[in-house]
Amino acid sequence: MTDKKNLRTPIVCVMGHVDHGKTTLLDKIRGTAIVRGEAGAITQHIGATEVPIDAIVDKLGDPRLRDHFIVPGLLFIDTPGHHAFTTLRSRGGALADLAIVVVDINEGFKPQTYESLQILKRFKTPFVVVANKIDRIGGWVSQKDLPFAATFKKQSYDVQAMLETKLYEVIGELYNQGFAAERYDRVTNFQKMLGVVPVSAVTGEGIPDVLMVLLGLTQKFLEANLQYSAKGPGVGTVLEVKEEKGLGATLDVILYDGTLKKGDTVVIGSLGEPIQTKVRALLKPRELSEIRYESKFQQVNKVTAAAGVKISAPGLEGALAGSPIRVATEENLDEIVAQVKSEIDEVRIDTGSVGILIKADTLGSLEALVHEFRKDEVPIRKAEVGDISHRDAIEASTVEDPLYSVLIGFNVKVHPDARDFLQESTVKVLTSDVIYRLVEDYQKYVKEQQELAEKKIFETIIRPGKFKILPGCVFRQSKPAVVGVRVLGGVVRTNADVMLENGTVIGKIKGLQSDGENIPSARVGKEVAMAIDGATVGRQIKEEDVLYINVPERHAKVLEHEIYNSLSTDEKETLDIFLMLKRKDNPFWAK
Ligand SMILES: Nc1nc2c(ncn2[C@@H]2O[C@H](COP(=O)(O)OP(=O)(O)OP(=O)(O)O)[C@@H](O)[C@H]2O)c(=O)[nH]1
Repeated sequence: MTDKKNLRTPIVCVMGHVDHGKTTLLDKIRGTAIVRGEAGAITQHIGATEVPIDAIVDKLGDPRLRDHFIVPGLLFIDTPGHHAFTTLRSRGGALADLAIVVVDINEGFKPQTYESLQILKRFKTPFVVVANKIDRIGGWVSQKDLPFAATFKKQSYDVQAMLETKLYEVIGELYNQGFAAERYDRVTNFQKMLGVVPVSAVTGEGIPDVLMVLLGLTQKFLEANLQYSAKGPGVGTVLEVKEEKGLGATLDVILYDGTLKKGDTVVIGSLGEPIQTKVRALLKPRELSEIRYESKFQQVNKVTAAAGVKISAPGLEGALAGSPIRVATEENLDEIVAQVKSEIDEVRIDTGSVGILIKADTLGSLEALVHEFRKDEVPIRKAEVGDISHRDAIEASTVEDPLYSVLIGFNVKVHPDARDFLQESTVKVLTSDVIYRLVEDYQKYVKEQQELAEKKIFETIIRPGKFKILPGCVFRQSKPAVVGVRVLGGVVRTNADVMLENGTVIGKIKGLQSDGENIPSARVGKEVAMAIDGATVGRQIKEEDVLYINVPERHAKVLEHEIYNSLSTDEKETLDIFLMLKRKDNPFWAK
């Protein structure tokens, strides 16, 4: 059996769609534990809440469970959302050991539900699905803060049936997303199946069950991840860089390994060289009973993982949210600095070659974005943390290819001078706070560009002949009709089919004459006599009609080539874009 002392508290993130109840759930988890009194006293961290195992066991109502669980409790990250999840990265993965995905059982899956699932799948993070707001099911009789099983039995048969129906809709959606899932109390093996817990975050029903499933997942999946060394050097992730009155820039940090002490030398990621500084103060939130103090923080001398703490130290401006923080000694300082730098460089991109520009608010979200665009084989010129600056705008505008003259911004602002510049430019700017929406928007943009180019090409190049029957120039009515025409676009040639604008073929060009001479073809601008077989003036065609030449697919290629050489620079450019879009290795073409 594992020595419990060597397992740290697992870190849990709450994810899900807007308004599905993430904040309410977190509040309830906190509130539930506070009410418990001594055994269940929660510890408030910076950016996180720790619920001790005793509080959870007490809620579950069976004290024998206490010896069964191997971790000291659960540490919930206070900021809900997948954004918090991706921000909190540790080297090579997500910092959160576990996650909760909240779904409003009445609304079902929404964009951010899908997004959360994709992120968790990618990071292979164990999670539980909360089917929230069961109290909204018509006729539901609420029982405060009870395990789900206890309240479920008290409902009428109709209500039970309705809940089952809705629950299995959620489970069905999970299957569609590639997750085998089942109501949590029917799951026999959490390694093979995802548990779905019906919950009301408002009344608290089902919350003990959620906590129990999380603890169960810990036992199944995380024993190795949670081994840590209490005496080792502190390793953590910057949750937020915050200005505090009287302290200047401070860092909210989640420590996931080792110990961090006042006076320690720490190395932190920034856009430039890593910051090296000495911890001036470690701050935790004050207990509620101590609000008489002026500051909302109290100082501590050290913290041990897992914990959330605020660090005050000189020179923290420019630290990056989502970047690593590591304790260094005099001996290993250089090594640690190099390590931190390489962690940042792993995510940042600056190739200077053709590709899109990506800006994101944290290192974690940047990493997620880069991953998504790379999956689609979209070339990236630059990927960086920070708002969209004037320099970014200029850089994007230097990319000639419209497909890549694109600025992607995740959770960032556009500086006013950049905005002015962008308004005048052809750079496409896509901003959002949903990663997958940015990828989708970009795909949509690429498609639009392709269609635009294709349309242009079709109109100006591929559809080679467009001509108008000149007034007073009908020389013969039919068999064949002979008319004088002006070529309005491209080329007309003998033996080509003549069609109306809607594509209906009405005849064939039998011959062309210019100054009494037979000619094989005539280019734009020319006025020639044309014999059309199959059409009769007064029936299918009349004076002033604009007609087109139909190009059979097999001729188009030859024609493209032939025409290319006689094109103006503008036309050539359009065609180049078209051909580039059509390239086989263009990942979007096949879609
Ligand atoms: N009836 C009922 N309402 C709930 C429940 N959970 C949340 N709500 C309500 O749903 C609304 C949204 O809840 P939040 O907790 O703010 O949702 P959220 O997911 O944190 O939303 P964002 O932070 O905006 O993403 C609030 O009005 C809550 O009171 C529940 O279990 N039952």
